[in-house]
Amino acid sequence: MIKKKRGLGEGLITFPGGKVEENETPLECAIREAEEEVGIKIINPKKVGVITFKQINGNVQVMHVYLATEFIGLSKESDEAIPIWVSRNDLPFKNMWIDDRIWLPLVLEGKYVNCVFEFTDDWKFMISSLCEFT
Ligand SMILES: COc1nc(N)nc2c1ncn2[C@H]1C[C@H](O)[C@@H](COP(=O)(O)OP(=O)(O)OP(=O)(O)O)O1
Repeated sequence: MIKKKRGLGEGLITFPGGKVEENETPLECAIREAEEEVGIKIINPKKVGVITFKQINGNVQVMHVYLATEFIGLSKESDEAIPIWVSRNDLPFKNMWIDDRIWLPLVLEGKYVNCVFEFTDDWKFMISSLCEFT
């Protein structure tokens, strides 16, 4: 995981990630962001879900979630993130995005998740959640 140093979610413990660039697939983006933010090359990331975030103002963002269990390199701090190792049995949910406590345990159980979370415009409160998984 990472402690995010700037931007949306600054100070939260979250995962390497970011916006898909032009002519880039979500998979390529996941690989690039892990390298940029913590300096590791993830191997064979597997898609484990799609999460839609909606805000009251109508803004909609889709997050593609990938899980990698192997990587090359040593994780290191960047301008954007401090890498941290956590135990999957003791996840720091209090310092994570609130939606993580709904979908992350499912992903760690091996499920594919498809969720929709609605937030206030300032991202401070989650108003509704709907999660399907297989
Ligand atoms: C709103 O709730 C969120 N929940 C969760 N679990 N994760 C979120 C939420 N909002 C954003 N994220 C994730 C998605 C990405 O992995 C990161 C980064 O998001 P974002 O693209 O907004 O942040 P930037 O650091 O500005 O991205 P760039 O690297 O493209 O600049 O957080």
